[in-house]
Amino acid sequence: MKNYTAFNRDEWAKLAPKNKVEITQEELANIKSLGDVVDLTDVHEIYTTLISYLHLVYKEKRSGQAKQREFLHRDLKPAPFIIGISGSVAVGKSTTARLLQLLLSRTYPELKVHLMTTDGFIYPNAELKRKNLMSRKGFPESYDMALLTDFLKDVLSGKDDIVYPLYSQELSDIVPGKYGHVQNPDILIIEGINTLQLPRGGQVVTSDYFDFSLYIDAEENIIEKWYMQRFYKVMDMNKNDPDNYYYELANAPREEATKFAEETWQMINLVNLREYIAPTKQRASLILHKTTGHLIDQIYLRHF
Ligand SMILES: Nc1ncnc2c1ncn2[C@@H]1O[C@H](COP(=O)(O)OP(=O)(O)O)[C@@H](O)[C@H]1O
Ligand SMILES: CC(C)(COP(=O)(O)O)[C@@H](O)C(=O)NCCC(=O)O
Repeated sequence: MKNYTAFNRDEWAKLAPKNKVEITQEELANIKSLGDVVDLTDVHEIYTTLISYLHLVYKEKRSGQAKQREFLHRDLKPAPFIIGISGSVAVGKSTTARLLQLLLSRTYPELKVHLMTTDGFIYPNAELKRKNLMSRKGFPESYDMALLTDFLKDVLSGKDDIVYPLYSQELSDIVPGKYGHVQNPDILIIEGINTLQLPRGGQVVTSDYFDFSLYIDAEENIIEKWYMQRFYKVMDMNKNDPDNYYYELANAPREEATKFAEETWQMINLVNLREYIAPTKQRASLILHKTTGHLIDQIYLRHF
């Protein structure tokens, strides 16, 4: 990894600006995914430096856009700054994304920061069944990548209200008739396992549109534990809802659910991680490496 500069926690924390953003443990409790507590020390030792660096890159882009407008004598609308977040299923992408959104909006209140996930671009289950792709959910072919790249082009072209489909982990499907809206943000954070993937069949690469990208990394066996813990939590939360995807499993003997989740991890998410997600790591602008307890122990910043 010659093109990355490595930092341990202390080295990275030392780069933080003097005036640190204030945030309470309650606010942190609101952004966690499912009852886990995000450590406040991570905010001080990791995220303060990270958002300060992101703001620097953001300002550079804005200044470049202003110079381009001046040179071209064209009043072009400044395109949003796009941050892509990638990494395995259950590595903590959405938790990190929510934390970044909160901290960026708090530190730079003049910035409108929108957060979304690429899960909404997975084909609905009915379509996956038609295509015989139900056991390939999350793999490149299960996403409508053309729709995703068209969506990103719309975002960058400055359209006022752009809709996108929403996915529910509890339904394990696209939510029918429900959409998210992107309305001229300054910064768009987009997280998903496929954000740094290369296209199949000559489509545009989504990361061509990113101004900055993050890959969240951890050892496979640790991610598997996070996956299992989240699985049990989502299942238990839905054990009284007969319409829910997890209902039958939640009310079956525990070993059945465990077997199902372990198989899903081994046969789907781990295979996907090895074949399609981990190979994109070296394309990220920054790699956050986590260890047990979601503790970030290494940061790698790409310098070429
Ligand atoms: N920094 C963190 N501290 C504690 N728990 C976390 C942290 N990041 C993620 N988690 C937990 O790990 C699991 C996976 O995280 P999530 O953000 O849902 O992953 P992803 O979006 O990558 O699938 C969830 O149960 C989440 O609450
Ligand atoms: C929708 C996903 C591909 C994306 O996962 P995420 O990274 O958002 O956790 C994943 O949650 C998924 O459904 N994987 C398929 C196998 C499974 O049910 O875990």
